[in-house]
Amino acid sequence: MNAVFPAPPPASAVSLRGVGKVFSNGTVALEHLDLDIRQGEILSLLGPSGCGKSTALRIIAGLGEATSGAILWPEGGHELGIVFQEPTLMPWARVFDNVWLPLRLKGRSRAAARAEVMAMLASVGLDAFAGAYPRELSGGMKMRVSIARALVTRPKLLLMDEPFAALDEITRQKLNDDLLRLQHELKCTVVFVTHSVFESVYLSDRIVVMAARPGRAIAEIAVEAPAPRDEAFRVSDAYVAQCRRVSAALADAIGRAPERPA
Ligand SMILES: Nc1ncnc2c1ncn2[C@@H]1O[C@H](COP(=O)(O)OP(=O)(O)OP(=O)(O)O)[C@@H](O)[C@H]1O
Repeated sequence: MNAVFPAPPPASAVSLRGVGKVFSNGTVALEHLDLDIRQGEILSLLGPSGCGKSTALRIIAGLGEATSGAILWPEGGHELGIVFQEPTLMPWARVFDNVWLPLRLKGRSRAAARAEVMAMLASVGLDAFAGAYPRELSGGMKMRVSIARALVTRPKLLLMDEPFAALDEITRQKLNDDLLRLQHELKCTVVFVTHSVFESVYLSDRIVVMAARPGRAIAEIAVEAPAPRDEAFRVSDAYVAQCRRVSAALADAIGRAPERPA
C-alpha cells in the first residue's frame, strides 16, 4: 500500500492520506481522511460521537487496519505510546510494575528499569505510590499511572483517546496542565481525541474538526495562545473567543452530517 504514496512532508510525525475504514457490517467509519501531524505539536481530533475519531487513532496506533489510503511515517521508526479513556492497569500489579511493563516487554529487568520507572512516576507526582495497587488510587491517579506507562519508553508520539472524559472537572483541569508540562519536557507529539471544545482549545496547537457518516475532517483551526497556558489563559477573553470559534465549527460539523443510519 505504501509503495504508491510519497514520503510524508518534512517535520511530519505521521501523515494520513486518503484513509478510509469500512467495518465488516458495512459502517463507513472514515472516508478519505487526510491529516498531517507535525512533530512536537498537540493536535486534537474533535467531533461528534461516532465521527470516527477513535477509529482514526486506532489505525495510527496499528490497532486497526485502514481499508483504503495510507499511513506515512517519517524515516527512523515510529515508537508510540497510547492512553485510553479507561486507565487499563493490571489490577494485580503494583504501580511500579504497571509502569515497568513496556520496558519489560523490551527485555529490561526490574532492576535495570528502576531509575527510569521512578523518574517517570515522579514526573506524574506518584513516586510515593510506586508500591500501591491500582485499587488504592483515585481515578485521576490511575490515569496518571496510565500516562506514565505510555511515556516510560519516551515515545515520539503519544496517542490519547478521551483520556480525561470520565474524570471530574477539577481533576481534568489538573491533568490538562500536567499533560502540557510533560509534553513540553519530553518534546513529544500528541494526538488527543476529545468531545470537549474547552479541553481541545486549552491543550492544542491545532484542532481538526471531524464530521460523521462518513467520518472526515471538515475544518482545521490553529489555536493562538500565550505560553505557558495556565489558569490565566483559561479565564481570558482570548480563550473564550477561541472556544466560540471552535464551537461554531463543531456545530457546522454536526449540521453537515447527513441523516443516515450508521
Ligand atoms: N468494530 C466495529 N464494528 C462496526 N462498527 C464500528 C466498530 N467500531 C466503531 N464502529 C462504528 O464506526 C463509527 C465510528 O466509531 P468511532 O468509535 O471511531 O467514533 P468516535 O468519533 O470515536 O465516537 P465516540 O466519540 O462516541 O467515541 C461509529 O458509527 C461506530 O458505531
